Amino acid sequence: MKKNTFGDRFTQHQNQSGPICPTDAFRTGWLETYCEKIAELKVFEDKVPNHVLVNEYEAGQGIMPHVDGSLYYPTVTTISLRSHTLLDFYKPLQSSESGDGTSQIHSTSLEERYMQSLLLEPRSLVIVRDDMYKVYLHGIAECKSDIMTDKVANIDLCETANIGDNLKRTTRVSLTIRYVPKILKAKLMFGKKR
Ligand SMILES: O=C(O)CCC(=O)C(=O)O
Ligand SMILES: [Fe+2]
Repeated sequence: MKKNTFGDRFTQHQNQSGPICPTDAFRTGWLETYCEKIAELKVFEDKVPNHVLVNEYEAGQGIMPHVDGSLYYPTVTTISLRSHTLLDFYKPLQSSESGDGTSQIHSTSLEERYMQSLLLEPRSLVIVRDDMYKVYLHGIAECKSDIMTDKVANIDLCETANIGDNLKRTTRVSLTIRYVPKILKAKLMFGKKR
């Protein structure tokens, strides 16, 4: 999977292995337009997003379940382009206090921690916020097709799929668009790993 980050009004490039999103999209203001459209939804209160992560996935590629970390405003918006994908959500590992005051992490398999998925259709925008963003893990399985089940929480809202369909993945480009408070942006620019 290729990653590219655009911050500071999209001029700062990180983790680059060559731009995977035509820089013209940035020069011509295409991306800025979409950031402004997202800002109009007031998902970042009165803020306009200032940070874009571009990921490109070949069919069969995914991303391990993870949380994005506290560097970002607790809302993330993602535009999916070209292919659909399934974004899977998982419960975090549970821990409990033992008698001696130490905490114990209960190991459970990812399969047991799986909750539900969202179908991200091509040209769609998804907004993930609050606990779904801060508490639960998200990931994309490494597979080339996805069978639609009742675990796909938004299936009734999707125009391109019904339960029982087997959707073949092709190359997908995702634009993860967020607002990063200024004070935290400096940390990102110095290459702090997320
Ligand atoms: O590509 C996506 O939709 C998710 C990407 C993601 O979770 C990340 O880069 O942290
Ligand atoms: Fe993520």
